[in-house]
Amino acid sequence: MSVPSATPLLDRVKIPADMRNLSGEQLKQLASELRAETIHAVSQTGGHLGASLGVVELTVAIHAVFETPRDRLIWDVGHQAYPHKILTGRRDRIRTLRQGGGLSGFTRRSESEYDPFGAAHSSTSISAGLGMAVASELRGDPRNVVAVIGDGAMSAGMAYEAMNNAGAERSRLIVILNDNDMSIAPPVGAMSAYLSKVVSSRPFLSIRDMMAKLARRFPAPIERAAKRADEYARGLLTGGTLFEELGFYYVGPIDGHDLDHLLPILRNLRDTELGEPVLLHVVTQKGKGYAPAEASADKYHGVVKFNVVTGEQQKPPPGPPSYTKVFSNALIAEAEADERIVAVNAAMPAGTGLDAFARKFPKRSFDVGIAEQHAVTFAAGMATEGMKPFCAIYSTFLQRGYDQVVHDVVLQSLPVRFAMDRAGLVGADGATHAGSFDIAYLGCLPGIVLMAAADEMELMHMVATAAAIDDRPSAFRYPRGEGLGLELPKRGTPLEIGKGRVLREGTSVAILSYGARLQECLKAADELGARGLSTTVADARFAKPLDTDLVERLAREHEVLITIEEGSVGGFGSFVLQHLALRGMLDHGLKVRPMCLPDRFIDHEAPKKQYDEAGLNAAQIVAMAVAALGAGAAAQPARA
Ligand SMILES: Cc1ncc(C[n+]2csc(CCOP(=O)(O)OP(=O)(O)O)c2C)c(N)n1
Ligand SMILES: CC(=O)[C@@H](O)[C@H](O)COP(=O)(O)O
Ligand SMILES: [Mg+2]
Repeated sequence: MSVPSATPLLDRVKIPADMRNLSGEQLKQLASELRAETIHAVSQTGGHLGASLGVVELTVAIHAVFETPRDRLIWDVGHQAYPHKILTGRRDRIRTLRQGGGLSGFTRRSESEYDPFGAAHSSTSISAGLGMAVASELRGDPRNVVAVIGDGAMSAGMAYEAMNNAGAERSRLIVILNDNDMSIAPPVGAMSAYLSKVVSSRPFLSIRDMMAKLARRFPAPIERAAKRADEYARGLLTGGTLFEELGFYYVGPIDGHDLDHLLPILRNLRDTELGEPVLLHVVTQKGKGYAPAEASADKYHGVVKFNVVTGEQQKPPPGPPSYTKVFSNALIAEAEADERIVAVNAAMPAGTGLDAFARKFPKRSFDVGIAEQHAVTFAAGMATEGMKPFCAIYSTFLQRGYDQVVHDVVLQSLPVRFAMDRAGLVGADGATHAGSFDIAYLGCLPGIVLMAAADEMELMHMVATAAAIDDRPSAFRYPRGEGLGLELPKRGTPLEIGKGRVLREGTSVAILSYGARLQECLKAADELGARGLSTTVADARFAKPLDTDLVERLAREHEVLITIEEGSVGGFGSFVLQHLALRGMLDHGLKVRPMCLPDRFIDHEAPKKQYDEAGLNAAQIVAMAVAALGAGAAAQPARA
């Protein structure tokens, strides 16, 4: 006898159209089943559970009321879109989430017609939604556009740029503010305080509805007056004034888990021509409906596989300290010795390791919210007053503050130190989070010092080096994950600026590594040596200023020079090639092979497999060297 399904209603919903004839009670049941399925799936895959649990009812309500995919639904960041994926034809693949060849952990255009916009970097949904709304009006094909944005994502400047424009465009756009009073950590900033005030006020749908009815029945002049009265009434009682002043019709705050409220309000918004964009403020709970998540400080924002019954995560046995931990400890050691050292992060205190710094130096640590542009220029401002700011922002998120790096920091030669964690490929978060471009996007800037740590000892020295650089900006990059397990001093030793180091001397092949591929280079050198191909291995340490003496020596003394980096085209290898070319050292037969990430995006996968795909592991270094040496070398037997 077959076991009855635990999700009988969800089993009937392949796509949202299948749920649009369900009753309110059935939709509540569907939400309950969807939550259970989300918990069960993520227990097997790991991922961003908390945010997804917070929007289960909202996801059901939006897809029940709006004609998705014709009506557009955009999820800001997209980390909360697992229920959305389950309801939109991807339930059968949800257990491939964030794995090689499987579903992305964020929304993605190429994955589904129900994902009209890719996300992962936050605060883009209102801009994209406005673009879609305006385009559909221009094409004479108006449709509903719904952008769901979190309170954390609402702390980024881009969200205000978009709302400011949307208010002016007066397009048909529905922004749903998913306010769970959480970012990754508890939220920071005045916007968070503002929303808390708003949420604590009395929801007053009845008063506002009465005003709206009054407004609709009066002739225009009076209607406008009534409308203004309505806006002020709402502003007084709920604080929606900020959004009203930006040109939005503010509705809320309402309970984002109550389908009895969500469904009629969304239907009203769908059916009412307000002549202005709408901001629906819903209050939700991150981790809702799963006790271990609700009880956790981070609401299970990002989890590994876990036991559904106990919530216990299946974390791997503790290995060597992570690069993040080493950075944090190194910065604390520097800050103990120099009170001018301050630390800035953008809503990523734990991810950057600055939570430990903040516990030690609460007055010298600044979490500015999801506001990388502001973080950079805020740090620049502090540098002008003699502070020594370390701006800890993942390589990929620093892209958000690039002009601030160029215009506010480097052009003024201000001594801001950039600690770029998650350099290179990052595994399950995939292409949106890879730290692929910082060597290229910073390496073209005059005067900045650029470093890449080959291991955790090097990282400590680079923190010390950056701390000592007071006359210009500096940046150092390091990968996601654990170090090698090296014995570490309490504090690093400043390096000689612009000088690399040679780890092995050879005569035929030179491998010049920049960053954490060094271990693969040493393995490759062993293999090449076993084939009778004497190999030098050097660690450049600096991409700027380049150790030109070292580069020229390697070029002079070897037949093949390989450079390797965990970065895109246009990075370290380019700087070496440019120098050698200008010195005429490419004119006499030197074979140079710059190994870097391929000129395409690399999808989510285990990091080792990502680097296999990128062609940057030991075997591929060996193959590159042998191919460059030509037929003679290839004849050598591989090591038994
Ligand atoms: C530009 C950018 N900076 C940082 C992050 C890292 N990040 C991912 S989710 C998140 C918190 C988002 O908070 P919120 O919008 O409130 O969503 P919730 O997780 O609460 O649902 C952060 C900071 C990011 N995705 N994009
Ligand atoms: C959704 C988001 O952008 C962050 O949660 C990110 O996934 C964190 O990455 P790490 O896990 O590398 O800290
Ligand atoms: Mg939030």
